[in-house]
Amino acid sequence: MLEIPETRPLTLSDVTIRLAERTLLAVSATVMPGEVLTIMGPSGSGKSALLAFAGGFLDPAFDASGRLLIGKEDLTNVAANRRHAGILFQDPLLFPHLSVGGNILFAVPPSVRGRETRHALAERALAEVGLAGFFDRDPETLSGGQKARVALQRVLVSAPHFLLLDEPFSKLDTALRQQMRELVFSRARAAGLPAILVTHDSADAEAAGGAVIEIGGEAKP
Ligand SMILES: Nc1ncnc2c1ncn2[C@@H]1O[C@H](COP(=O)(O)OP(=O)(O)OP(=O)(O)O)[C@@H](O)[C@H]1O
Repeated sequence: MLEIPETRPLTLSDVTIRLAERTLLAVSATVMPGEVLTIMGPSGSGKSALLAFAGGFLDPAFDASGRLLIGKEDLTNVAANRRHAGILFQDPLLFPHLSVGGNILFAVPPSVRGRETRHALAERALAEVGLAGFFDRDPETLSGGQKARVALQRVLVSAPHFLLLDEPFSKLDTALRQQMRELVFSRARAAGLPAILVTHDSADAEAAGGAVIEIGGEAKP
């Protein structure tokens, strides 16, 4: 198993996001380690903006207030690259100029020392998701499901403190979608990572098993 050191709750405290004077959303929630908070709502309601706020890369066109905490640590004004957020988008966004293994190695923290140790960690990460032997492959030669698994492992080897999932299953077909949901949520649970999931699909929310916030609506237990 990969070493994931942090297991602290993630808190959105009175987070309000506005665009051109209009309030898009206002959210307060605490996500416990291993839990998934699902955010649903119509297109344009600000779901991706909320994840961008949490990741520290909200476009300056938006006006945000409120706080983001991991445990007691206030991340609100911490730079994106120091938040230890693990982010998955719709697209796996693998680096095309690196091999599959190179994509994983890229994310292994510098604190993991030694070429062989780093290499072994990347090999193990691939094997964990059924991709043993894929290290030297060009990412372009992988299927959509294989790319999605590489993207997940690239996030997990980076030892994130929390996960931000922006419709990560929406480009997969039904069977793969089911598999990836199980994989992502079980890995998040095993690692004790709090996660925020944005989706349009209520089956994703059901599989996530945690609280659901409908933007503009009430939180459901
Ligand atoms: N950089 C930007 N500058 C100005 N407006 C933006 C910018 N990015 C997004 N918007 C607008 O902000 C609103 C919220 O966008 P956001 O992408 O967060 O919505 P969403 O709920 O994630 O939508 P979808 O479900 O379609 O992905 C939308 O009206 C969008 O057009």
